[in-house]
Amino acid sequence: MRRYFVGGNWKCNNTIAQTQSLINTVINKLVFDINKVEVAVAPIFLHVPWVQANIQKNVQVAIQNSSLTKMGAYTGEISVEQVKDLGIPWVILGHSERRQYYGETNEIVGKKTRIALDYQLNVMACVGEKLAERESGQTTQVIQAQLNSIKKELTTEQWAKVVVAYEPVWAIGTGKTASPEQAQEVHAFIRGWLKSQIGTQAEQATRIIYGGSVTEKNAADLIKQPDLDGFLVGGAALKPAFADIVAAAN
Ligand SMILES: O=C(COP(=O)(O)O)NO
Repeated sequence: MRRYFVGGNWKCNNTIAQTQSLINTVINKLVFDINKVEVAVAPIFLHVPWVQANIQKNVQVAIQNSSLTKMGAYTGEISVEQVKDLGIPWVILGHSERRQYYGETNEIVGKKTRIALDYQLNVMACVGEKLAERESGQTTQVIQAQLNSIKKELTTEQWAKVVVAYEPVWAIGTGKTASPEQAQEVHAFIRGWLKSQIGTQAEQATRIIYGGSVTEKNAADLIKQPDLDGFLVGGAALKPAFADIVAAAN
């Protein structure tokens, strides 16, 4: 039985006071069984040390993306050694906003995923199609290409530290959540891809989580889907509603 996984992607939100309030009034009040569900939240880089020092120990800290370069003359970047040095266990990679606004290609996402795993980080690897790709029937081809770019870089064993996040771009921040059936269809495709491309162990053990306008109102129906193992939550992760979403997976 796969343990559920609920991630909170705080994106580029919050002043330090808002982060402190969110941690103190929502995150540190979460009660869940760590044997049933794993929870990680991803503040902006600047807030990570404060969050690490003040968050309840049942909730893990993730970073959002970053270039994960080596240390050195890379002005403005953050290196994977520095992430490791702070003991941060998770990184979100391949998010559609990085692909859309910062030109992150499938190949870049694949290479970043390998770098993160080579340094024993755990990776939430995001995949998902745009509305036009869905409407033209290209959803599975798009997802397959995104997954293949990661496969190219990883050993079979490294998949044990990967959570796949299916985030249809048309559902992110729009309020247009995929229906449970739509989500299950793509999750089942990803599960089948894991079986045929990586192997039975990855098929059975890899968590495939859904992201895209998850709220306290739709989480319970989504989590009932057999190949849906949790969520990667954006807007609702910044609100008390996050507690209800975690509860749906607990
Ligand atoms: O981008 C998202 C989802 O964002 P929303 O929940 O706001 O749609 N997760 O990484």
